[in-house]
Amino acid sequence: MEQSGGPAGSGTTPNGTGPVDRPEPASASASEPAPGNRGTGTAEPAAAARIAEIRVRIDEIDRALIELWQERAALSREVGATRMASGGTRLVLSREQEILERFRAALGADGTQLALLLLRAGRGPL
Ligand SMILES: O=C(O)C(=O)C[C@]1(C(=O)O)C=C[C@@H](O)C=C1
Repeated sequence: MEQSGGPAGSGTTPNGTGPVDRPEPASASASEPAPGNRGTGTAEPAAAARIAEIRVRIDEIDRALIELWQERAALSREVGATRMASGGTRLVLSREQEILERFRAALGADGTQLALLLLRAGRGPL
């Protein structure tokens, strides 16, 4: 995958002063990290150990997010089905606005995008 931050494989940021941002070497070479550090993006053992530790929590968070995402979508579908079965509308746009505003207030423009995806996961595209 192409990485941002400079020409592929250049090993520097665009102005040449920033941290090295290069993909992992595809095969063994002098610059490859020691086996215990493989995949962390650094050859420095203490940094690699801390990165591995943080990744454990990141993976837990990702699993929780996926589970919550799926639970929310199922609940949203149930609300929609309940409403339509009772002769109501498929959507309630005022409620969607409230949710979009909640996410925007907490997370800014990315929050709005996230809320749009959340809403779509439950009620389908508009
Ligand atoms: O809260 C509702 O009334 C829902 O139907 C759930 C939900 C949502 O996913 O949050 C989905 C569709 C509606 O237009 C508004 C909100």
